Amino acid sequence: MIVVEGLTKRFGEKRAVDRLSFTVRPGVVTGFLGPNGAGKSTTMRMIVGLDRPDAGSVLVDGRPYAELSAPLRTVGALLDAGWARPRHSARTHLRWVASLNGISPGRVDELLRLVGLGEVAGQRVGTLSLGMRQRLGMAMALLGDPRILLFDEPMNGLDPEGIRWIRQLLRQFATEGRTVLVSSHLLSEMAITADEVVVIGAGRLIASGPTAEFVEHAAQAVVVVRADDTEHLAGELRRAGHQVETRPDGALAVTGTTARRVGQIAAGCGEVLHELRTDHGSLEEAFMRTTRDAVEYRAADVVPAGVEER
Ligand SMILES: Nc1ncnc2c1ncn2[C@@H]1O[C@H](COP(=O)(O)OP(=O)(O)OP(=O)(O)O)[C@@H](O)[C@H]1O
Repeated sequence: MIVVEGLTKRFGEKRAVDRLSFTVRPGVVTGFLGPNGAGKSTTMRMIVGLDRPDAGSVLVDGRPYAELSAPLRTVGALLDAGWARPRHSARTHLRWVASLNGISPGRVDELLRLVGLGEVAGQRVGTLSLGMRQRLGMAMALLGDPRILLFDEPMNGLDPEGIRWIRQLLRQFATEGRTVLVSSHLLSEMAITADEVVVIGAGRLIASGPTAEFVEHAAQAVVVVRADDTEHLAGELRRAGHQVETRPDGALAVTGTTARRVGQIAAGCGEVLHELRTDHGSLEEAFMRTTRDAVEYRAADVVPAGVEER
């Protein structure tokens, strides 16, 4: 269990993390989500004692990180892939960290196989691809067989097979009863991996709880409908006071109502329906709606080449 309470971190004038409180439970995968610069990495660094909070506290399994008697055996973290000493081989690097922490060399070989680096274990870390370094970082985090795992963007640089592998690994850790906190910008991936989410923006908590509840509350449900004469049905729906959009594929998207009501209106005007379903919205949509006001770095709207902005 990780308990974050009133956590605050300033860099100069800037509050990177601002009175943040949340709990990460064991036995589930918790997605840590937020736009660029929201404070996710800073929070994770404070959880493992790499940054000092200006206020507030973090407890891992009931204690501050600094008071853990065997930190590597309690918390494993993959925070960024640039830490390893580039001239050492993956195996030498892991053995070095293992020996400092009283962990057997046998565990290193076991982990190299688990993360799929058995073949390249003798290669210098500096020559490994980003994806391979992520796998090495994963092995580092797992060295002490910890009950609490933190992964900052673990899917970075991984190919589709690697992403699937991470997803299965995270699930396995949660099933084993470990506490798993994982940050990622891959929201479609998080939608299928994270049982719970902690969403932050501009250093502050926006939402926390089961992913499905977050999506249900924050994303807008849309009724999607197709009919023989879509234009006719659209007119009738608008006349009944509903907001209707025509999607590029010709279906109508109706907001602020239920499929039942849309079906009634269609029946009332004699329209034959080909499709009628409720689209409950996605994690991406829920994320966009809730973090809209907390986006620090926003890209300009894309203007197609040759079109001048007025
Ligand atoms: N060492 C530092 N010195 C000054 N400012 C920092 C430092 N580390 C982070 N920040 C600032 O704190 C804010 C939070 O950064 P952080 O890296 O924690 O965000 P993040 O949510 O992990 O972002 P991303 O998704 O882009 O990785 C940002 O505005 C960042 O510029």
